[in-house]
Amino acid sequence: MLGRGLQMTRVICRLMSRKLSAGLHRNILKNMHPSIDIWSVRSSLKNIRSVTMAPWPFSSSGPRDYSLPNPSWRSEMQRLYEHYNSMCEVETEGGEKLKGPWIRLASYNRALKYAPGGQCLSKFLQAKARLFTRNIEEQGAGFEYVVFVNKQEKTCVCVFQAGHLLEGPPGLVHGGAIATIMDSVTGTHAAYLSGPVMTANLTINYRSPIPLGSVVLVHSSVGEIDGRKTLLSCQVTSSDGSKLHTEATGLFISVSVGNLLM
Ligand SMILES: CCCCCCCC/C=C\CCCCCCCC(=O)SCCNC(=O)CCNC(=O)[C@H](O)C(C)(C)COP(=O)(O)OP(=O)(O)OC[C@H]1O[C@@H](n2cnc3c(N)ncnc32)[C@H](O)[C@@H]1OP(=O)(O)O
Repeated sequence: MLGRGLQMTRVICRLMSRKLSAGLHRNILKNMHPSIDIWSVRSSLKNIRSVTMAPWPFSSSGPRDYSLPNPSWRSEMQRLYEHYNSMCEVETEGGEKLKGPWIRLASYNRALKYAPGGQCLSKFLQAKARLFTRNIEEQGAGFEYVVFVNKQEKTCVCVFQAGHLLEGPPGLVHGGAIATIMDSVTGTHAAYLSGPVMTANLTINYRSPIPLGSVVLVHSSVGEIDGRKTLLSCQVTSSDGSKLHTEATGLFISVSVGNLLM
């Protein structure tokens, strides 16, 4: 039994490092023997240092996309969403529709499963797990946000509405919730730029409190990309950009797919 498990492990590792399509990964998992030793799969995957993946390959179909508008969104959230969304597609004078400078990213939970290799990962990570910012089922109660990236300018912006469950000081957003959204936005931006990453360092300065229920912008931009290190800076501002709430720098280290399973 164990021998067959190890043999399967080797097959999976070989196929993943050859960057086979997601469809094939699905077939491998479907045919996997029930007695396969998950831990040996994990430790073998950890040793794959050379899996290369397109940084952010999205599918247009799949489970619920949590970054789309819902009735809990305030008019300011909806307005900013439409502002950036309108720049995801531009129309030429001849009426032809072309890709614009911005790209709206579907929510993580949806994206991971549809990334190359994600079919494999989803078996381990996604059965019950979900990015925790997307775990509050009641719309508007927690983190309502949508992330856009600008490929040319290597910037990223998130429109964020903080719900009542994120309260810290009375009527204000908890500092940990602010750290969470900054980590998620910069982490997403780093992953978009550099592939799978882990946060190594996040240094935050809280400059002015964020009123609970308000809509703010989270901006992320590239400081430096040096080998495995992606350094980003991040600011949370009021929706009109006039007030700085929080600023941070984040260091993200590129990791192999195996590290994500640890
Ligand atoms: C098939 C799948 C496709 C996936 C597609 C993805 C889609 C979705 C993507 C994204 C959405 C994400 C949205 C959420 C984001 C949230 C992210 C988090 O919250 S992550 C959890 C919190 N972070 C941890 O738990 C890390 C714990 N730490 C570690 O695991 C390690 O320390 C790690 C990986 C960070 C580095 O370990 P090492 O062994 O790999 O590398 P070493 O050799 O230590 O460091 C490499 C270089 O980085 C520097 N470095 C490392 N840590 C540093 C630090 N804290 N400060 C400064 N420099 C540091 C080192 O000095 C070294 O630099 P020199 O190459 O020598 O120049």
